[in-house]
Amino acid sequence: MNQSPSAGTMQAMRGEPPKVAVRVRDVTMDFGGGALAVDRASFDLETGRFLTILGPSGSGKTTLLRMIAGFQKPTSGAITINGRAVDATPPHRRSVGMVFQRLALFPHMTAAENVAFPLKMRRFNPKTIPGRVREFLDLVKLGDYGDRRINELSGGQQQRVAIARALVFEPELLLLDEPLAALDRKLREEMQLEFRRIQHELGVTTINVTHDQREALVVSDDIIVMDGGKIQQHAQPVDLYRRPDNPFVAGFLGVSTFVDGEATSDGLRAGGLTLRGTHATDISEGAPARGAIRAEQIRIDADPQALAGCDTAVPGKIHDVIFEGERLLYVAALDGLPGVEFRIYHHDPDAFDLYDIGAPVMIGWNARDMKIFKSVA
Ligand SMILES: Nc1ncnc2c1ncn2[C@@H]1O[C@H](COP(=O)(O)OP(=O)(O)OP(=O)(O)O)[C@@H](O)[C@H]1O
Repeated sequence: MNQSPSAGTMQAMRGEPPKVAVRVRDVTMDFGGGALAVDRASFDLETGRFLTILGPSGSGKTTLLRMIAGFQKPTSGAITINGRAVDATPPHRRSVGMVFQRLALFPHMTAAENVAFPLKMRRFNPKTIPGRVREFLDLVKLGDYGDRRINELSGGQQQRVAIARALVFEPELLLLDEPLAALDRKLREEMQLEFRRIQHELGVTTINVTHDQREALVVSDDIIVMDGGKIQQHAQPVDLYRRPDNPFVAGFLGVSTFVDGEATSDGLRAGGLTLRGTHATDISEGAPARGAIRAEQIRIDADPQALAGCDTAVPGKIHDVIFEGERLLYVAALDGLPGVEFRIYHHDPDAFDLYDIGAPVMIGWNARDMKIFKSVA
C-alpha cells in the first residue's frame, strides 16, 4: 500500500528517536458493576501516528478514549500527553481536538463561524482568524462553503466542518469517537480516506475509536484491539491481520473458521483428521488447541489435482453458496468433521453455479495459513 510517511516515520528517517505523544500505563476503570470497563491498559503512541482502538460494543474503547481526553478519571493508572499528566489540566485547556459521532456543531452558525469558534475561545488574534478558518475549510475541501449554515450542508460536509473545527487550533492530539458510524457505507469509506489524507498532511497524532475493522485497517498506522476491557493486541494493521495473537483477534478481523482439537507437532488433530497448521502460540503436542484459518486462504476445487500444492487437502461437501457481488462465499464441511462449517472466498463471481449445494469438492490450504492457538478453557 502506498502510504505517505507519518510524522513519526519522518522522525525515524531523520535518525531522531521517536517521541512518545501519549503514554497510558496500567489504566483501569471500575464503574463498580462487576467487570472492569478497562482493565490495566498500557500502551505508547508515537508523535504523528494514527492509532485506532478497535473492539466490539462494550469492550471499553470509549471509556479509554474519554480517560485520555480527561473527561473521566481512571480508577488507577497514569496517562500523559507529551509528558504532562492528563488530569493536571482541565479539559478546555488541553490541546486536544475531538470529533464525535454526534458532531455538536452549532446549527444556526455558518460553517466558517463553527470553525472560528475554537479560535475565539482560545483568544487567537482576531486578525488571523479569517485566514486560518479559510485554510482549514480548504483542507477539508469546503473552501466555497464557508457561508453556508450547518443545516444547509450534507452529512458528509457537516462531518468535514467538524474535522476542520477540531483541527483549526492545531491541537497536539486529535481524538475521534466513531465519527463515521452514522454515515452510509459509501460516504463512510470516502471519509475514511479523507481522514487518512488530512492526518498525513498535518501529521497530527490521532486516536480513533471504532468497531469497524475495515476502517481500522484502512486509516491506521497502529491498531489496538480490545475485548472485555483488556487490550488483546497492539500492532500495525498488516501484522495484526497476518499474525493475530489469539483467536479473538483472528475472529474479529476478517472472516475466519475455527477448528477445535488437539495440537500435533505440525498442526491439529480433529474428528480423526490431521490438519496442517503453524503454532501461533507456545503449545505442546496433545494439548487442547484451536485452529483458525481465513476465508481467502482456503481453496476448493472438484479436481483433486488442482489442490496438489496444498499442505492439507481433504474431501468435503458444499453446504451453501452466497453471492456477495465481487466474490462468492462458499460454506463447506470436511468429511469427518461435519460440525465445522468452513467459510471460503472464491474471487470469481462468474463461478456462481460452479458447485451445487451438496457437491463433493476438495478443500485445502497451506500449513502457514492455519494458525494453531492454545485453547483457553
Ligand atoms: N458511566 C458509566 N457507568 C457505568 N458503566 C459504564 C459507564 N460507561 C460505560 N460503562 C460500561 O463500561 C463498559 C465499556 O463501555 P464503553 O462505552 O467504553 O464500551 P465501547 O467499547 O466504547 O462500546 P460501544 O462501541 O458500544 O460504544 C460497558 O460494560 C459499559 O456498560
